[in-house]
Amino acid sequence: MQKLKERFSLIKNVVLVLSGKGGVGKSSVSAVLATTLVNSGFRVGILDLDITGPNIPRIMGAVEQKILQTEKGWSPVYLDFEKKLGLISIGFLISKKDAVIWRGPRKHVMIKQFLQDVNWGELDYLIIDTPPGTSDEHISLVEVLHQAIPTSTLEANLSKLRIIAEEETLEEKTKLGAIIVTTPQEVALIDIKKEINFCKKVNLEIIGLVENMSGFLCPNCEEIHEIFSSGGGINLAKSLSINFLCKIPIDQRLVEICDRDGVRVLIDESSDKNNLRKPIRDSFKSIANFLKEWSNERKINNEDDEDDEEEDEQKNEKININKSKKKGNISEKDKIKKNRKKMESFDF
Ligand SMILES: Nc1ncnc2c1ncn2[C@@H]1O[C@H](COP(=O)(O)OP(=O)(O)OP(=O)(O)O)[C@@H](O)[C@H]1O
Repeated sequence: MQKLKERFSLIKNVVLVLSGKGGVGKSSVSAVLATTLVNSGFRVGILDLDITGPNIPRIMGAVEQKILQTEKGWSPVYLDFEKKLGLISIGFLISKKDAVIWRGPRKHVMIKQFLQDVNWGELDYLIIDTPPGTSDEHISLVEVLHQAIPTSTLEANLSKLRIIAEEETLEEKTKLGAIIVTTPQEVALIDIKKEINFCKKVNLEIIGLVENMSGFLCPNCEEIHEIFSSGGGINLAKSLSINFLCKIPIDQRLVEICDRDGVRVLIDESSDKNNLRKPIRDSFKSIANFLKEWSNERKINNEDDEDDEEEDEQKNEKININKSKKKGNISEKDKIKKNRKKMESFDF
């Protein structure tokens, strides 16, 4: 557990990329978003946890690469000289046939190992590409992440109270949130609502919704043709009070980059294939800008910790923890067990 916490203390933001259904462009969005953040000067890691279909090595153009085992843990595959973009995929380690026959407990162990044993070093963003829907893998992932990153979970509240009780200063926290990728067709379906429900139930902040394959970008000009119904994503986001990050149109060049050239070309200034079209580039910049704002909110909140109002709150919390100590509160281990049972009992 200590090792897990140490790893994540070096990572500023952890972003899960989720989708209600397969094939909506979750991996493509994760990959291009990562390169957009790298081009803005950030250090980024992509963790591909899609056990049943780990596409990231192929999409990035890194299928032949191997993960190295070092004294400090698994070393990510780096796609640039400056090591600003690291990549770990379950696909580097297992064959597709093996992945499909894995049962729940084995997947849980593997997910925990991936979160604990990869030596990312310092990262601005860790982008986690997850399997479609809400499965056992998601529960395992969120559970381990909540242990690694004390945020707003029960355990987090406990550790926060403990820190205050011991009169230590609060450290800057790693931010944890999720981006949900959908398509105009999927918006009306129940899957995406299940995904949103999942996030709420497991205490995972929803950073926002991306509507992918929304309209068709003309190959000859930069006009976007609305070939399907559109606007569903914005309306859904509004009705559920979540942020709408952007629409990404269908674009032939994006398919070529994801399926043929490899997204790594987008961080290679010297490549003549580094030519994402402007409307697509703008969509990804919108997501990246939103992420930057979201990340900064944490810093403001932490600065706020020093405010008088927050001090009052801390005093109240101290009083509460003393009260609960007197009442003979159940142990932290029991709380974690209880929390896990709660997560497993959700009907997603
Ligand atoms: N905006 C887009 N325009 C054109 N093609 C796209 C777009 N987004 C994704 N695609 C294509 O759609 C296909 C599926 O994308 P991707 O593999 O990213 O989906 P996914 O949701 O991760 O799928 P899976 O459920 O298998 O993990 C790929 O061929 C990709 O190139």
